[in-house]
Amino acid sequence: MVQQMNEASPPSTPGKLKPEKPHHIHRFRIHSSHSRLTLFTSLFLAFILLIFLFTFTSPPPPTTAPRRVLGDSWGGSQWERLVSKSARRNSASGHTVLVTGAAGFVGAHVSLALKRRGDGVLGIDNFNRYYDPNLKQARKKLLERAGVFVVDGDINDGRLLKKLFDVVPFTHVMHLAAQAGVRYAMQNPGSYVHSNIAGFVNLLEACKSANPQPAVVWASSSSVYGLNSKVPFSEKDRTDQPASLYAATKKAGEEIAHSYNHIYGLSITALRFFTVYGPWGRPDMAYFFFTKDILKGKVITVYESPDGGSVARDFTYIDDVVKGCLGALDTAKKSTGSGGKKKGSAQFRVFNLGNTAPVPVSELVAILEKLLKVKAKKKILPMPRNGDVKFTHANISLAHRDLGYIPTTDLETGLKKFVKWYLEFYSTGFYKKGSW
Ligand SMILES: O=C(O)[C@H]1O[C@H](OP(=O)(O)OP(=O)(O)OC[C@H]2O[C@@H](n3ccc(=O)[nH]c3=O)[C@H](O)[C@@H]2O)[C@H](O)[C@@H](O)[C@H]1O
Repeated sequence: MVQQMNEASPPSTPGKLKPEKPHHIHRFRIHSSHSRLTLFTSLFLAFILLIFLFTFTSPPPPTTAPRRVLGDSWGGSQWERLVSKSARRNSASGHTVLVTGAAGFVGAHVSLALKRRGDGVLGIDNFNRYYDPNLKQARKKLLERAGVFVVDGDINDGRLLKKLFDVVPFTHVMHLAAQAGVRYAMQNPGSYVHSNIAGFVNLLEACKSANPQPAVVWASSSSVYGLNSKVPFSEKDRTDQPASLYAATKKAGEEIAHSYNHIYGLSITALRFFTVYGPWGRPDMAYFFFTKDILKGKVITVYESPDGGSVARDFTYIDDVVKGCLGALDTAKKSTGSGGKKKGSAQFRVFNLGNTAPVPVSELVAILEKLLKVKAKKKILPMPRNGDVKFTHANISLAHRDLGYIPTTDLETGLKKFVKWYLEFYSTGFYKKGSW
């Protein structure tokens, strides 16, 4: 999958090295013990050189593990100035928000929306290679232009988080950094544990120790409903039957969040996102790679349920989700603890953020064909047992009541905006020229 995401990178150019001619070997003679010693020394040095080159020039593996071992890319007075400036709010009533995963899809949109209305925003992102890092860099550029600085770092780096909380008294943390994707969990389970569990705990540790403690709003997932068949999915429904490791780590996150709320008085709100899509989206999601493959004339695989019925999703447009995120931040009550000690009970909430209008995947493909004016080459296959669920459908009455959440974008309208962005970003050379 990662290779597929990185198709934009230029291919390597093999064939430039000429093979050595075998007759060189026959001409080579060892005449003395001195020359034998020289030969062994040279071979040993060449071996060390090869190990050095291999260690420091091979690309990092497709994982969310921290990439830096030789030193930190953060710190220093200039860096602290950038951090403080980015986190400075422009309105007296605004929040001061740390957005994790700020160079990600939802993270970039939420950061821009907060900045636009005058909140102070600081981003953090580890720029991992799960999908095309150039897209993340492009989002970062967009944020920089809006005045949002994105720290290049991992939420597993406790020293970095402590430093950020020392420099800025964040009132809120919008935690969107995660290892996403339902099916990739079978290929790289460790990356889900690293980001969604270890990273989350590390972040909550930093939040509980911070003074003041921030209120935390974070991205859970519709996937926690797993095999739940009662529709629409309500926050009260059972979530103890995850169908993927991704879902299990998000569910674990909800339980972990509860324990930090209970022990330390952290105010925590989980938002269960339902298949969020839109401009600047994630290339690992079906609507995104269907668009790419349809345009290339490649066959797309459309899943149907094992009984031959359609698979459907409550596709939710990014602008609607952003409004839900801002609503959650604005209604979050303060944490009650300080110095790592709870002073009283704190707010703990869970909300669905869906569109509450599921659409079959076959319909998604039909809309894309219409917008792209290209007939898709489809292969219909039964849904593999790799973590997918047949159907998602959000009951959003709680989010409507408490956050004022009302989704307003239907799938066709949202995909139209996505396709417009996609064509501008990739087809017109916008992406290739790096003009972002
Ligand atoms: O709501 C969530 O919590 C999750 O939403 C998203 O997961 P999903 O809803 O599974 O989205 P996505 O992969 O786009 O597949 C969409 C549909 O296309 C079908 N699908 C998929 C691939 C394929 O080749 N063919 C196909 O038919 C497939 O069967 C499915 O019905 C996020 O990726 C995830 O990170 C998480 O946030």
